[in-house]
Amino acid sequence: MNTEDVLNEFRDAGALLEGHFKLSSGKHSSVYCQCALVLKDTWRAMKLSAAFVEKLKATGVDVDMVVSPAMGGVVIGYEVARTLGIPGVFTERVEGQLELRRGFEIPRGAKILMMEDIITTGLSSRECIESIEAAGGHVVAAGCLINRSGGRAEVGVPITALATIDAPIFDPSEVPDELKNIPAVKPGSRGLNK
Ligand SMILES: O=P(O)(O)OC[C@H]1O[C@H](OP(=O)(O)OP(=O)(O)O)[C@H](O)[C@@H]1O
Ligand SMILES: O=C(O)c1cc(=O)[nH]c(=O)[nH]1
Ligand SMILES: [Mg+2]
Repeated sequence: MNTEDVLNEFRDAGALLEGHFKLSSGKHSSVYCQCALVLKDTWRAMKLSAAFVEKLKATGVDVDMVVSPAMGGVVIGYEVARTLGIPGVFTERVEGQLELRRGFEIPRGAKILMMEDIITTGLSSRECIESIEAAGGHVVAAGCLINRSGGRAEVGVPITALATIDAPIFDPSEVPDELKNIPAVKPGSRGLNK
């Protein structure tokens, strides 16, 4: 699948949103990729994961386990792990910090794929990688469905993205007037319980 094929799956699922969004990083954007709406269509989840795994395998990387940050990473992480035939677990926020819970364990030195739905600034990916390393895993690769940083986000390991796009983001103080006129919505869950 090329980038346009991936974006068409998002469009067909009504998941490529336009408006005024406050992102997880605190940045603002006029575009939001709502992965949950794509992945609710189980056939799309299978198709996108299969294409991702093909791309990941082409990099030659070998992984023992997939770890994803909740919420956005859970479904895609599970589906990618299922496609690879390896365990898939997730980290979740406890007082703001990503942690392994529910009895999930990472065997010491296991080679881990950190799997996200979206990478914008890479902040959540870096936090998840830190939590995996703290739990004894060795993160050898990062993956996502859409890297919307234009490929500029850095997470400390190579990133395999099914699609890479360059979707503009703005600091809160630099939001353009046409966006300011639209009330901002925050679809993601970071900070919801604070
Ligand atoms: O690269 P970044 O700048 O970190 O942005 C991308 C992150 O933002 C979203 O998660 P969010 O924190 O909104 O919560 P969610 O996964 O619960 O939707 C998305 O699922 C990624 O985890
Ligand atoms: O940066 C984010 O928070 C973000 C952007 C996006 O397009 N989709 C998403 O789920 N999160
Ligand atoms: Mg997330």
